[in-house]
Amino acid sequence: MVAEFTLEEVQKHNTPEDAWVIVDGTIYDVTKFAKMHPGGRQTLLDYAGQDATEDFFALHRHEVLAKYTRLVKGHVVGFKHGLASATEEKKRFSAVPYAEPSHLQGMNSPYFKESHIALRKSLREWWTENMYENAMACEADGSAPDANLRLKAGEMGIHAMGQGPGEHLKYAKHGLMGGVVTAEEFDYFHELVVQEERVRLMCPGWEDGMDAANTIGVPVVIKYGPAWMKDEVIPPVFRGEQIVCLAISEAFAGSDVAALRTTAHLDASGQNYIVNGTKKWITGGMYADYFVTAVRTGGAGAGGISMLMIKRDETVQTKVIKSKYSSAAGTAFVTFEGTVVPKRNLFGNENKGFQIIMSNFNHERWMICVSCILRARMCTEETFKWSMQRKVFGKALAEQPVIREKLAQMFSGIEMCTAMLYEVTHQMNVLGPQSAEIGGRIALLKYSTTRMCHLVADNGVQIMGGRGVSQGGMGRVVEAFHRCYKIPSVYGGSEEIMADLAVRQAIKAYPQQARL
Ligand code: HEM
Repeated sequence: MVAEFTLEEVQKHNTPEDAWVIVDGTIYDVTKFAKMHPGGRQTLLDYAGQDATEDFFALHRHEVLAKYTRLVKGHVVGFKHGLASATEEKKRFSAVPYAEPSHLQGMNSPYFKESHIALRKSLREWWTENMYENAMACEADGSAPDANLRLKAGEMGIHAMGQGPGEHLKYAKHGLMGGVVTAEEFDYFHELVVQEERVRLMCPGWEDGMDAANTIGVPVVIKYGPAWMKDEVIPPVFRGEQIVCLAISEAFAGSDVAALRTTAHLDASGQNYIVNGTKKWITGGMYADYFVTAVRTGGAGAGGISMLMIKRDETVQTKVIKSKYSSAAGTAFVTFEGTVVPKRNLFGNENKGFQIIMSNFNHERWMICVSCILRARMCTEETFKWSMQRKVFGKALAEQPVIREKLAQMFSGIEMCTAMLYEVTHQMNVLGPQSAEIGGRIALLKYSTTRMCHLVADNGVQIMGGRGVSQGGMGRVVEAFHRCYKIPSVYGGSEEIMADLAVRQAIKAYPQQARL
């Protein structure tokens, strides 16, 4: 039973030797804590014996309260709390306008059925309960995500669902989120939900380190791997025991994939390839057991490229690349020195790897868009909340027309990209993700998404002010988004390449007879 005190009783604890403060109806004894208070001892003691709710929320995220439950003395008699605990709040669908897509805020959608919403609900609860603490800790210090959590995610079928619909879901032995959705009904909107809920903690480095490598590496195994490889590699990956990364870019070749230099030549027996070369910016490469690697087996250009499955051994070295986001991502520089790879590890035919790389890109780019739009939505929600609660010149920021215009740009940006994303996802359900017809549309989606993220991140920081550029505290989400939003505009095909690809495809499909 929690103790209850009247306001008059609290007011008596108003000295440095005996200081209580009220926040949202809960009474905190801050006598000992005051000297450790990051905002200063006197700042806190100035509120001894008083209700500090309004000023507290102007300066702290409400998560702070969850960390300091040890200071709780009791509650104010008859007070109705305005806030759920920070953890409970994270599990719920937000009622803040535009913080969720419209179908989660009472509007109709032709795309989402009950199973999509039930899946989202269970994933949101699961990630919050299991992953939040590890994500926050690793994101801050750059350490590897807890491998046990990857196993736990495996038990829920999360790694399998991250590969979208298909036969491979049979490898998820314990079902999908304990049976919330069946393999038969699982479609690309279910996968969209999985990819969105995966990145809601706004710990981009940790999120990539936890599962992004598999999400882009395993599709090649599913689509082009021989039967033995599927049976050997997919089950441990889906259980969360092993990681497959995608190793394409090099210091010598980024968007110009055809320029890559890593070589693979058959040895004298004709049974093994010998691989030599380097790969750069390989997501999750630090943790990978397998590298789905683009190699040069033939002459110059796109026609000389093959794809090989390379198992890590002592001839494969990985070194962490420090980038804008946390090293928890495990982004690696990879070196192959005389690595022996059995010929049966070849995907498809020799010198036909370029087509595999290109067809794999559709799904990867779509997935990048899903996570970017979701993060932009979170940045917008945070900025909107701040605009409503932060008072400057005697009124809330949102009362300033200039701020409202920036918010309008953010709302419309995320809604436009979401609408485009849903249209593309619907086409993926109908035509399949690899279909050439939607390649141009996915490229346009990626181009629009990363441009929109630029606008949202910029407006978010302008509105959050100093907090938008300080790590941790009130601006945590906006700062993390602003620090990392640029990365996806480079990987998976740069903005310029996306724009060019989309227009070239449109030109290709242009009817010869069309005239003004
Ligand atoms: C239960 C009571 C309180 C606790 C547990 C607490 C805890 C904290 C913590 C952990 C921080 C670090 C920044 C963050 O994580 O957000 C902080 C910062 C701060 N706190 Fe408190 N605080 C309390 C009450 C207050 C009150 C009543 C005030 C006065 C209005 C206050 C003023 C500040 C200020 C000015 C900062 C620095 C904010 C910044 O750098 O932007 N705190 N507090």
